[in-house]
Amino acid sequence: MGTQLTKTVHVGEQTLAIIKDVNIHVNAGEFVVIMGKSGSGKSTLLGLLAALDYPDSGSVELSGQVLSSLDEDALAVIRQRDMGFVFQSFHLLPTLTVAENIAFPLDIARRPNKARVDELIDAVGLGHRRNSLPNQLSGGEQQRTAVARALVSQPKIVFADEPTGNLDEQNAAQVMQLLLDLRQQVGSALVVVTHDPALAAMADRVITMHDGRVVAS
Ligand SMILES: Nc1ncnc2c1ncn2[C@@H]1O[C@H](COP(=O)(O)OP(=O)(O)OP(=O)(O)O)[C@@H](O)[C@H]1O
Repeated sequence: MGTQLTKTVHVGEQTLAIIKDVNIHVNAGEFVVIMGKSGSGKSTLLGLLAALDYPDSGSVELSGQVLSSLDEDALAVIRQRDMGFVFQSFHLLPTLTVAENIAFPLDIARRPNKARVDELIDAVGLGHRRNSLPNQLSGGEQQRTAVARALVSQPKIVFADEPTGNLDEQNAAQVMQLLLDLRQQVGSALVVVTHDPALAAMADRVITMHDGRVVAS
């Protein structure tokens, strides 16, 4: 999905290459983990693949469509329709309830589907919390809400950046299992940046980054 990707940043007068000629292909339904030391470029690469950021050169494709040549409006539609996101710090909308947060991607796409939202609330075990606001939830409950939201529109691919990084071991295991189970039901591919070896052990493939390059796949 990413071909010959490079990304540079400017720090003072210096130009630093932080992604260097990375090629990465993710098959439909595949679960790929990206590992590597802090600062090796994992989050930057995820941002490029998820079209949250533009590469300096190279291209990103999703199902044959070249994303890196699209403008921001067109990308917003693709992110909404074909992608799901889970972040380390949950990123729920603070004024919306659990049910409203999960429904949000369908609502902005004008595709309300109450039955689908209810199904997911039950699947992540938050039936009793459906009308709670994010600040009334534990970290694990917030991340389970984020997992349901990421899968609600049955995306082609889900991107997760350290999804268990703010959770204790038990909550981390529960959130990850839900993410894996739900994406298997939907058939989405899953790309996860993590430092967690337990998670890497469950992946179809592990990509290791070092200093902006893929060093092992
Ligand atoms: N906007 C920016 N300006 C300057 N440097 C940046 C910028 N974004 C990223 N970097 C640098 O690029 C490198 C890669 O960053 P990135 O966040 O992708 O690494 P990472 O592997 O995800 O690290 P971590 O595991 O700590 O989250 C780091 O050295 C970082 O400091």
